[in-house]
Amino acid sequence: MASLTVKGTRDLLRAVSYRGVYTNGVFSFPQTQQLRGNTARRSEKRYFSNSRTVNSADLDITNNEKPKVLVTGCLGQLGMALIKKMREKYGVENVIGSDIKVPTDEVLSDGPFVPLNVLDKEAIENEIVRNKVDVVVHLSAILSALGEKKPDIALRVNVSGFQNVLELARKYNLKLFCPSTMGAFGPSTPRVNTPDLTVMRPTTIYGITKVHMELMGEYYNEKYGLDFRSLRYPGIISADSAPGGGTTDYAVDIFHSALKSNSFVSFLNKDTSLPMMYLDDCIDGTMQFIEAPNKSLKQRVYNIHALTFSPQELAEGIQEQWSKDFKIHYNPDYRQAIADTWPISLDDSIARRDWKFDPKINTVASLVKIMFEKLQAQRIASLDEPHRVYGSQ
Ligand SMILES: NC(=O)C1=CN([C@@H]2O[C@H](COP(=O)(O)OP(=O)(O)OC[C@H]3O[C@@H](n4cnc5c(N)ncnc54)[C@H](O)[C@@H]3O)[C@@H](O)[C@H]2O)C=CC1
Ligand SMILES: CC(=O)[C@H](N)C(=O)O
Repeated sequence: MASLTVKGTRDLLRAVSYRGVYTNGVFSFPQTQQLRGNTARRSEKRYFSNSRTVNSADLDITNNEKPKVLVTGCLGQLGMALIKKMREKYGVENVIGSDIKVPTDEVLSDGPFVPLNVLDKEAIENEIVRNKVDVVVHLSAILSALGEKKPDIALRVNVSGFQNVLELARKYNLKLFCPSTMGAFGPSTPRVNTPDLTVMRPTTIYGITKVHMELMGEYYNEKYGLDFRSLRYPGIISADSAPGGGTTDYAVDIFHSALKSNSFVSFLNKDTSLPMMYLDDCIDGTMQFIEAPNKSLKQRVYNIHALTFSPQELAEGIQEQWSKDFKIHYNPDYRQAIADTWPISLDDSIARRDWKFDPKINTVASLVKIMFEKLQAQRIASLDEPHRVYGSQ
């Protein structure tokens, strides 16, 4: 391996073309520099001859020392928290973050990062082979609101990007986790206490791509024995990372707005009740699920749920704990039509039974309390900070 000390974004971009791994200020890359075409195929052989035999179905993460994990879309709302938690548990060097976005210097100094566009299958394959990856956590996606604005990109990233990862997980017999969403349900689904198995006819491009993802994962599990796992998340509320283009984003934005101006304009109507979850519960549940022994799982896709509230109920919680003068106004936009097709609550009793899912933040009061504690401690930067990308998609 050769190495290059990376001092700033220019160096990083130069290093990107070498497809190396960045860690602790040094970008390491193979002498051959470009593992494309035939070289990738040779690497595939090396993967099997030099490394331990990996069989995703037998990979017991709980007892297995340290799995090698590749996380796509790691710079998003969930990825930032998930790689932190995984690195604490599996070791910094064993969790490789990747994204199409350019990371901050702080992210780069936290652990290995490789720039990856999930539409570039060869590049993903090279990283899997070179890093001897055991588990892929595929978070790259275009969420519901952005998806309705850019359906062509949502289709490419959520369908073609997922297909690339799925096919590589099959080829190298990896464990694959990819989140689904309550947005995989649609207007003809029973909306209260929506069960795991029910009508799934979503009317957003995001929902359609997620149903595709779930069914393809189940198909690969059935046909090839791939250890595919997925959770249908509700809206995720976080203090330390910003959401990226979803319909539930209001429930994060409202806290920042309360701190800044003691008021908020909601893009959803006051009585639009949706399932939600605090980020830490989502991350803990996800780790628990990824680590659960195969024999405990009765299905590959599970609902998870923590609490339901409407914008009005959340605003009342903020008035009670933050400021009785907090003002909320309602100015619903195109996202209202998306929210109107989604469930009000999810039945996650099977997740609780099979792998003991047990979220801790279950009330608006406890959510509001923890959000303000965190936000005040962290003085989180603006939600609107623009991100640069490495290429087009
Ligand atoms: N945050 C939430 O409330 C929920 C999230 N989910 C799912 O969880 C997963 C992660 O979601 P978030 O972190 O919230 O999303 P996000 O939008 O915050 O992050 C997605 C990441 O994917 C990256 N990305 C986009 N196009 C890419 C490409 N071509 N190649 C590589 N990376 C690309 C983005 O740069 C971004 O960092 C997604 O699959 C999403 O559908 C599901 C339900 C709720
Ligand atoms: C529920 C989700 O999948 C996401 N937060 C979105 O609003 O798109």
